[in-house]
Amino acid sequence: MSTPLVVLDDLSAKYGMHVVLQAVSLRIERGEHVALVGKSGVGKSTLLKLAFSALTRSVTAGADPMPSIAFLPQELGLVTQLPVFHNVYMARLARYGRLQNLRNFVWPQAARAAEMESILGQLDMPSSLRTAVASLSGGQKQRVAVARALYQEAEVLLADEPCSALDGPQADNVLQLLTSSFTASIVALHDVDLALKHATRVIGLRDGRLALDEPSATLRAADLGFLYE
Ligand SMILES: Nc1ncnc2c1ncn2[C@@H]1O[C@H](COP(=O)(O)OP(=O)(O)OP(=O)(O)O)[C@@H](O)[C@H]1O
Repeated sequence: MSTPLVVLDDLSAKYGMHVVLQAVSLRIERGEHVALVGKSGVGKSTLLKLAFSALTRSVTAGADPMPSIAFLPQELGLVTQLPVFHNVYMARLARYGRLQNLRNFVWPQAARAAEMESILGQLDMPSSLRTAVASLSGGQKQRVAVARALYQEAEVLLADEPCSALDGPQADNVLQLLTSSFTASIVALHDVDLALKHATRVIGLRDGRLALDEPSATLRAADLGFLYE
C-alpha cells in the first residue's frame, strides 16, 4: 500500500470550555480532493488551521517525506495596500533568495509577471498586477488569494471557503483549477452541491468528530443533511 500524502493524527481543539474538535485523524492519498463540510461554527476553519500548523511543523522538524502546503485562509491574508503582483509573489518568498525577493518587490521581473498573468487570466482577472488589492471587489480579492495559492505550486492545498464570494460559474472554475493543480487538497465548503461536484471525497464534521467520510461519487446532497440538523 502507498504511503498517504497527508497524515493528521489526533487533532483536538477547545476554546475555554468549548470543545471544538476531539482527536480528529485523517489520511489523504495522492489524487484525493477532500471537501470538508458541516454547519457554520462546527470547526472547519479550526481543523484546517490545525492541519496547516501540524503539517508545516513536520516540515520544519525535517520529518521525511512531507508535502509542501499552500494555505488559503477564509480571511484571505492579503496585504491590501500592496498591488496584486506583490500579494501573489509572496507565495514564493521561500523559494527565491533574499536579493531576488527584494528586486521583485522593488521592480517586478517580467518573467514573474508573465507567470502571474497566466494564472490570473485563468481566473478571469486579466491585466491587474499593478492594481492595489484594496481597490478590488470581494470576489476579485478572493481570486487574488486563489492565484497566490496556485502560484506557490505546492503539492497540497488547504483552503477555507475559497469561492464563497464568487458566482456559480466562477466558483466552478476556481474549484476546477484548484483540484487540477494540486496533488491533494482539503477544501472547506458551505455549498454541498459544489462539494459533491468537485471533490473526490467528502468529510463532514459534527460534534467535534468526523461524522461522515465517503467518496463523493457514492453521495447525494440529501445524505449530508444530518450534518446540518
Ligand atoms: N479565537 C476564538 N476564540 C473563541 N472561540 C472561537 C475562536 N475561533 C473559533 N471559535 C469558535 O470555535 C467554533 C468553531 O469555529 P470555526 O471557525 O472553526 O467553525 P467553522 O465550521 O469554520 O465555521 P464557518 O463555517 O462559519 O466558517 C465556533 O463555535 C467558534 O465560535
